[in-house]
Amino acid sequence: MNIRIGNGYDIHQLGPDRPLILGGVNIPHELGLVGHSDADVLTHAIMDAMLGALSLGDIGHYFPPSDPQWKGADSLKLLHEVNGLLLDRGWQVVNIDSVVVAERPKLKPHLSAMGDRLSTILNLPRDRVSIKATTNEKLGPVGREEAIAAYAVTLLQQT
Ligand SMILES: Nc1ccn([C@@H]2O[C@H](COP(=O)(O)O)[C@@H](O)[C@H]2O)c(=O)n1
Ligand SMILES: C[C@@]1(CO)OP(=O)(O)OP(=O)(O)OC[C@H]1O
Repeated sequence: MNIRIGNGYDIHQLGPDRPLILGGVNIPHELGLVGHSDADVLTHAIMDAMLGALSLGDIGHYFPPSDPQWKGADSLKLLHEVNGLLLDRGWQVVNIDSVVVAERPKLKPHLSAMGDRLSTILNLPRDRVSIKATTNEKLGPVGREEAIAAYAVTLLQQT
């Protein structure tokens, strides 16, 4: 078998005095995501999908939130490392599909820049990285603007 599929999910709380970084893009908003790293929930979901495809665990295993080394970490750098783990094992990403669930702000104007950044880090053709946005129809913590969540699916192939 020379293809594998993986899925990832993450959610981070919204809070004051934090940047809102999604897919490596800094998005103007009165609230940002709270976390040990930069809390880039989209990039975290994508990394977990990549690791999951090879049964390699999750990002917390490689970058423990208890380790000060990862405090404020740029999640794009972590993504580069995770991609390296795959490449070292003889696997590469074929494509990624993802969705960010956020009540606000409007993400549509920023989706293209997110895809540009992620595809560049992963050295993928731009059309292999899909990012979508949806609201949670005002339901639950995401709907109350207490959090933003993200889901990702990826396909890997052997190099
Ligand atoms: N934070 C968001 C959420 C959604 N969008 C875009 O709005 C459209 C409608 O979203 P629904 O949740 O009402 O289905 C959808 O096409 C999203 O692209 C957005 O830009 N930012
Ligand atoms: C990214 C890491 C890095 O310590 O921390 P957080 O930003 O807290 O993110 P989370 O998805 O809760 O946990 C994964 C961690 O690896």
